Order: sequence, then C-alpha cells, then structure tokens
Amino acid sequence: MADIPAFTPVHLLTGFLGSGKTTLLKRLLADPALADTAVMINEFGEVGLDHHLVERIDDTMVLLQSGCVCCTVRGELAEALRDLHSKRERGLVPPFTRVVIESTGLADPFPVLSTLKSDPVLRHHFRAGSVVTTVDAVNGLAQLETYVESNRQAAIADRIVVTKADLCAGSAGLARLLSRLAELNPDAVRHIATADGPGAEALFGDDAAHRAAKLQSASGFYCDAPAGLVTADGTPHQAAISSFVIAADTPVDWTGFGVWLTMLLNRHGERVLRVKGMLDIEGEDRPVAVHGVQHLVHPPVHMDAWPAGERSSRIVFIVDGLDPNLLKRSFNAFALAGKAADSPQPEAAEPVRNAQSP
Ligand SMILES: Nc1nc2c(ncn2[C@@H]2O[C@H](COP(=O)(O)OP(=O)(O)OP(=O)(O)O)[C@@H](O)[C@H]2O)c(=O)[nH]1
Repeated sequence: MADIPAFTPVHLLTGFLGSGKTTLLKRLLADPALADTAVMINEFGEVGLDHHLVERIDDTMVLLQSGCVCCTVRGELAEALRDLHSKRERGLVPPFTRVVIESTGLADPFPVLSTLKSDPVLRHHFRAGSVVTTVDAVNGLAQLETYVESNRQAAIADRIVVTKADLCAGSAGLARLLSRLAELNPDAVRHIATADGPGAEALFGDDAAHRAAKLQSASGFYCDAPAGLVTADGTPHQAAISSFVIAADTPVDWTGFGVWLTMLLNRHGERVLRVKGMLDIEGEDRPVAVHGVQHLVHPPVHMDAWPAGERSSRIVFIVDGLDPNLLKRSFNAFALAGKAADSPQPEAAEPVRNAQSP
C-alpha cells in the first residue's frame, strides 16, 4: 500500500449532465491503481442514484446529497473531507491516498477547488489534483454553446474525455466538437473514451504544477459562483433548470414506459437535460437502469440487485423549463396504465394540455 501523501490530492471528475462521469468512474475504480481512493459523489436532484450505479459502497464512499457541490453543499463537502481525514488518522477507514469527487453535471469546478484552499483545516491536508471533464460527443457541442456550466467545465479541465464517440465515429459533428474543445482549452489533454481507456494514470497522474499554474491564471473568478450563473434570487445555475423525481411503488409496464419516454424525448428532448432511473418492471426481479440525455436514449441495463429496502421505481429528471406535473400525469397514464403512483393531487396540478402526449 502506498504512503499517505502530506497533501492528499483531490481530483474532480466533472462534465455536463449525462456525459458519462459515473460510467468512467466505475471503470476507473475497477483498476487496482485506484484501490487507495476515497470517492465522493454529488448529484443534482432530490434522489441520488449514481452511488448505486457505481456499485461500491464502503466507508470511503461518501454521498453528498441534496444540492450541488459548487454552491449549496460546499459546506457539506468540506465537512465530509474533514471527516474522512479524521477517520483516516484514527484508522477508522482504509488509508486512502487520493480523493475523487464526482460532481453534479451542473457544477462549476472553481468553487469546488477553492473550498480546498479556503478551509483552514483542509488546506493543510489536501490539495487540488486533476480536473477531468467528460464531454458527450453526441450532445456536447450544443451543450457548450447553450449552457455556461458546460463551457466552464471544459475550460478548466486538465484532461477532457470525449465520451460516446462510438455513437458518432467519423462524423463531422465529432470533428467540430474536438476543434471547439481545442479552441476553448488548448492546454487540456484530450482523450476519446473507449471500453478500456483512458486509464487511471493518464487521468489522475500527478500534475500539481500544471494545476497551480492554471488556478493562478483563472484567479479572477476562482472564488465563488461566477456572476453569470447566479440568478436574481441568488440561486446558482440557470433559473429554468430544475429537478424532480417521479416515484412509483406499482411495477412499471415496460412497453408503456418505452412509448412514453420515446415520445417525451422526441417532443421535448432539447429541454430534458437528463433523465435517469431505476425501474421496477412488471415480471422482472432485478432493477433496470435507464438513461436519457436530451434526444438520446441509452440501452437499458439490468442491475445485479435492488439496494437494501429500495424496491420501487424512481426516475430523476433535470429539465430546462418543463412542467413536472405534466410529465407525472403522462407517466402515470402510460407506464402505470393509470394506476396512480405519486401523481399530483388534482388541485396542485397544472391543467393538462395534452394527456396523451408527453
Ligand atoms: N455508447 C456510449 N454510451 C456511454 C458512454 N459513456 C456513457 N454512456 C452512457 O451514457 C449514459 C449516461 O452515463 P452516466 O455515466 O450515467 O453519465 P453521468 O455524467 O454520470 O450522468 P449525471 O451524473 O446524471 O450527470 C449511460 O447510459 C451510459 O451507459 C460511451 O462512451 N459510449
């Protein structure tokens, strides 16, 4: 086992919604080179699913919930790191030699890194490591142009991993994305994700000098959520982006669900920034994970088992200006064949403009 460094590097794995952070993290954590790693996962939304998808639950896996690590849960991040450090000192957790934080898809990397420097305890024990940013080859170009969060994540990266190139290999769109990324952040090393690369060393190898230089040059907007991201009521992130969950205790009809999701993404794909869920399908023992990113639906995956005591369907949505009540009602009509789950009370619901078409 490696010696504990005087300053434990904290690597940040970021990237826009659905760009493949959890997929990459899960693959990297299987590499023995990352055995001494504490992992923190932060999700935007009321219900966290990623820690189940990574399939590693132990004392060095921390879930930072109920807010975004760059703004509302910065305090929680600092506290969790202090707690991990203290437990390591007392031998209560394995002696990790690095930390990887998987941020939300909307996180701004600057405030996360500044937490390490500004906290009086953390700055004596931790240092900023690499910022690794995943960029989705299918949706990335449009996201870079539309969402400031995506732009900042790519601009601060030490390493950029272009994911889903297998879905659009050789296309003009992929070439345009690569040249846009080179323009936005010429210093970053760019990788194309494959089933077995890039590896842990390529992404989290030591780069303290590079990082220090980069932070220096970015110091003008290093400390807090940049002005462009803060809305009039002080809420970070663009005002129309919101998250909600559709939950159901009744098993879901797979065909109805498929029709519903396809129609939804066909019609409103631009505004469905992310949909991900763990479904209890009629006639299936194991949970099925489903993922969609804008117009793209990924193949469903059977998970090994239900997390303890959690057999029910949960679908997390992150949307840009869509009415949750409309989606909940149409989900109920299609996927549950009208058997009400947590559909809204009639008085709380918006008028349903078109119940048959999500
Ligand atoms: N074909 C293909 N699919 C990928 C690739 N990387 C990720 N995916 C799929 O993209 C979907 C979203 O991946 P995640 O790893 O959950 O993305 P994420 O960035 O963690 O998502 P959020 O945490 O919700 O922002 C999943 O269905 C993955 O299987 C890739 O390189 N190729």
